[in-house]
Amino acid sequence: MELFKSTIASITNLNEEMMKKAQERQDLLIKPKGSLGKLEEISIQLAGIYGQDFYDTTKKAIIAFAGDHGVYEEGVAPNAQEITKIQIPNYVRKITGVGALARFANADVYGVDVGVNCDELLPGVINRKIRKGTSNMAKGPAMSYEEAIFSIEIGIEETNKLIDAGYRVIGVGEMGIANTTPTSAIISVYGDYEPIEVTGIGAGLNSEGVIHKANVIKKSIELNAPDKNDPVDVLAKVGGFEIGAMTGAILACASRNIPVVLDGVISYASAILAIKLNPLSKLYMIPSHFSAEPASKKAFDLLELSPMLQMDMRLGEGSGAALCFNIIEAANFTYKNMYTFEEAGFTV
Ligand SMILES: Cc1cc2ncn([C@H]3O[C@H](COP(=O)(O)O)[C@@H](O)[C@H]3O)c2cc1C
Ligand SMILES: O=C(O)c1cccnc1
Repeated sequence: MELFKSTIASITNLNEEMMKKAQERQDLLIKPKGSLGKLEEISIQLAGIYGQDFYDTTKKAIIAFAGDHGVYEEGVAPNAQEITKIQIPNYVRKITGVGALARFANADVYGVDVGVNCDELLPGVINRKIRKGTSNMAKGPAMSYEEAIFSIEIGIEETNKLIDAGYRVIGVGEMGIANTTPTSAIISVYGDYEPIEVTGIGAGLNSEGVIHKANVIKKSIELNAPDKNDPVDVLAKVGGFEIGAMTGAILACASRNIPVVLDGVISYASAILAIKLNPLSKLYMIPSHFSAEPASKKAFDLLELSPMLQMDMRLGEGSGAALCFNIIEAANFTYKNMYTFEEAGFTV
């Protein structure tokens, strides 16, 4: 509880002076002002985050949290639950979507077990298991209030370790069969959306399956009555351990002046919770891509952020965040390496 509170309390505004400096430099570079669009915006945001007008973005990592879901037993996901435990070690081996994209971007991948339904230790994966999956939210709360706080604190601790190890850009990822169900529930609660409006195929449901999934979400929200004025209550009642841990990772980055790159729809749910816990955390977020899940539009309406890419991706894992690492580095590289009008000898 202490770490949770102190992390939330230590998030500050961005450094306005450095942002002004970065904006001034952008305006001197040989281009029409503003013509590099989001590349310029990112370079200025980074200056505000790091509190430096020149900074290094080369040391990058994805931190991916894995957990299982009791609501899986309701038939809301089309794949075997065992895929969670099989796939998370594969992230670290860099043979999955996020793994390959992280290799491509020269980034590292860390996997953290916060609640996978297995007894064995998973190779290469950090073991911070809370328990072997959440409870079925269609029958009661997914987890206790204390477990919800604990999941956030694990995210904070594991992310702080990466920041201590020198990572300067962190992307969040996840693995958890059925986790688009609690994701849609959280987005439904915060936007007062009908579950059917924010429920999609996840990892491959058919259209009947989507209707059933939305009904399960509706039932879970009605049964648990999460209090949207208390994000921890929402996480506890209709969330997931990896969703909480990603919320913690976002808060840790914000509290330590590190940019945090969002991924797909599951990370949007974590981002909503982080913003509800401290609105300043949003200033540290870099949204990567617009997930193909129908909840995306609604989630971005709530977040009031606009992602860089629309790639029709719906993988999760941290894949979109890893893909955007290159863009973030390009933002920094152009900002650093373009000449000013004066340096280029413009006379007109
Ligand atoms: C082989 C495989 C690899 C994945 N990697 C990410 N997910 C994605 O799908 C899951 C969410 O979708 P749903 O709610 O429909 O289960 C999460 O684990 C997410 O990371 C995967 C899913 C599968 C099947
Ligand atoms: O948007 C995502 O990240 C996503 C969508 C469906 C399934 N898994 C992840």
